[in-house]
Amino acid sequence: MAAVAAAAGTFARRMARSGVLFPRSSPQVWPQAARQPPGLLPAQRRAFSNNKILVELDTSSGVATMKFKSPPVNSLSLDFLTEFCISLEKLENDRACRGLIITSAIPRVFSSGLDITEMCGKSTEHYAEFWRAVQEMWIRLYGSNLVTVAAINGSSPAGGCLIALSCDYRIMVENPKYVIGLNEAQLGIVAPFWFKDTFVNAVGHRAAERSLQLGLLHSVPEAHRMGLVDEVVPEEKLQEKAVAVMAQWLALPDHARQLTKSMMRKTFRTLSSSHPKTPSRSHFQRTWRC
Ligand SMILES: CC/C=C\C/C=C\C/C=C\CCC/C=C/C(=O)SCCNC(=O)CCNC(=O)[C@H](O)C(C)(C)COP(=O)(O)OP(=O)(O)OC[C@H]1O[C@@H](n2cnc3c(N)ncnc32)[C@H](O)[C@@H]1OP(=O)(O)O
Repeated sequence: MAAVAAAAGTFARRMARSGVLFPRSSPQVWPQAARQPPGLLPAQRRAFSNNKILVELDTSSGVATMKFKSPPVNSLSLDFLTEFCISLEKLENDRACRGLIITSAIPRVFSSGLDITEMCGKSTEHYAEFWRAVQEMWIRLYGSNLVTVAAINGSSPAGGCLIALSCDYRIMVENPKYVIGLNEAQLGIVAPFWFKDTFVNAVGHRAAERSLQLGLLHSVPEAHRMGLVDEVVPEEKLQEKAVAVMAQWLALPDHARQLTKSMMRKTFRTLSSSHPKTPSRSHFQRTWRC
């Protein structure tokens, strides 16, 4: 009981620190417009924003768009991760929302991965809190009941790639400067097993093994060839394509799709039930030499 209260206190402190703002007049449950036949209602949009993430929900289609807006590179800081989880939970609890498109409002970068400054020179408690937030982000997104589409409009190394991999479908902008992959080995660190499993689930064992051991960041055509991204489009077509893919996935009955997703994503249950050990301060110090 004490542990639950402590966890609730930690979450509340993180929320307060994150500066998350909810619209004052926002009802607990948004209208069920998503279940109306298309065309009967005019498009309705609702938005909520906080410091690092902007969310817009089109209640007529049931599709929300989450835009990362944390300059310079959308790194996954503790505040960012907290805002992400709160935003996702808010959408999941909203009966008007059935699908989520994740993209970036920062030019040329989808997300640069975990915020390296969170992993250096901090207290043991901070490392534990940060690592819990990383796991929570993945558990919530990988296990989400929503249809999730990553619209990847920039480079996406390491933790950024994990966010994309955790979605149901990945569309990336064709640009010779953009790269994506789990490059941890190049940084002298090891991608946690649930990063690895999520990667294997997308590209298969052999491609994942080679890519992980070499810590490769793949060009967009290479990522497409190996199945790391499902589709490649010009920048100006990204949103249109994401909406079209979403419509295809949302055409199915939710319960059948959700149960199928849950059946396919078994790793999710492994981590969420195994209470992994929080890395120690010395582990972080050894890893990052700080
Ligand atoms: C049970 C658990 C058990 C054990 C776990 C134990 C320990 C945990 C240990 C490890 C964790 C493993 C998993 C790790 C995952 C990660 O995500 S690690 C982060 C990896 N990220 C990267 O390697 C990306 C590095 N960045 C880039 O490649 C480029 O910045 C970019 C391609 C994203 C963008 O390029 P540019 O547009 O050219 O921008 P700049 O490079 O000039 O950068 C601008 C600015 O941003 C700062 N920055 C970049 N990335 C990060 C980051 N990840 N975190 C924080 N800050 C970042 C960069 O330093 C620049 O800052 P300034 O110099 O302008 O101050």
